[in-house]
Amino acid sequence: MTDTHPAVELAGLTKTFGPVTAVDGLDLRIAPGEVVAFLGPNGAGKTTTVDMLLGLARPDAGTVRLFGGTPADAVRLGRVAAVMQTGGLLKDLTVAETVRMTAHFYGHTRPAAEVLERAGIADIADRPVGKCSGGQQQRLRFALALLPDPDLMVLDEPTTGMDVEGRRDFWQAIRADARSGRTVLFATHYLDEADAYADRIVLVRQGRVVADGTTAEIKNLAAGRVVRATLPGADQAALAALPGVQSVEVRGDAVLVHTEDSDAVARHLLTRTDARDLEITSRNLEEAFLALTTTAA
Ligand SMILES: Nc1ncnc2c1ncn2[C@@H]1O[C@H](COP(=O)(O)OP(=O)(O)OP(=O)(O)O)[C@@H](O)[C@H]1O
Repeated sequence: MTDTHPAVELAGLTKTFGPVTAVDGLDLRIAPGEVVAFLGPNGAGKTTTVDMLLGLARPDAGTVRLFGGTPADAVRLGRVAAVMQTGGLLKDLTVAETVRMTAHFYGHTRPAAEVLERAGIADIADRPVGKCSGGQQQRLRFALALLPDPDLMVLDEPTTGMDVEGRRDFWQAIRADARSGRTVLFATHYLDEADAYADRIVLVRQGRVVADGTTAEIKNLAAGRVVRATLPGADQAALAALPGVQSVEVRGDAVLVHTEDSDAVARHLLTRTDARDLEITSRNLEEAFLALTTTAA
């Protein structure tokens, strides 16, 4: 089916739980075929957003559109499927039996052998689920989600609790499958997963999108340097006006200047102010993530 609609369109999405605003006017558009990481710290609102996107929770305000229709339509038509963190597997069935049994619930599915192959678990088809590792069980959940051949696959922190090897194998299966053109949205708080497996990273904090770009663009946010100096009473406005300066932070007597031109900042501090103890460090992706997702951002 050709689509003129975005795969996902969230507009002004809002959800509160008592005094907590879990999702706060969130807007997001995902084109068909994109592999998008929804990245944020604990409590950022990722799961609440995913629940609304799948029609499992009702927004207090705003709208969810999947391929131009409601989440309920998309689920009914088998256009969206999800892999959640836990639940739903019977330990005594084998991997293949689980797939065949689940296929009965759908009217029409891809063949069991094909989804096992795509999920990278064809070789353990006869293994009882209870004997499978956490990573293998997640790949089984992925296989089940592939049965209706969905256009959009949604994964909510699917590798929580897995070891490094399990995570790698799991993502290899997802990534290989995504090459067939499926749209993938995955929530994670692992920066390295977002970096390695997504084309685009949407950073969320306190229920809002705080950065959105290709992984290269998000990495560029981290490309600058931090110039740190001891300078009581620093003139923040003067520093902020220097070329290349992204932000200026004051911590006690110290001033931290995030900049693309550390030479200009260093020159200014040393020639025009009483700054001392000057330090220049590179920002890495981890720092950019923290800068964008902590309240100081
Ligand atoms: N059913 C609920 N009742 C009350 N508060 C809730 C409920 N669900 C979520 N919250 C709160 O809403 C906020 C967002 O939670 P959410 O689970 O969506 O975040 P998250 O980004 O998925 O976090 P994590 O990475 O820890 O799973 C948190 O402050 C959480 O405590």
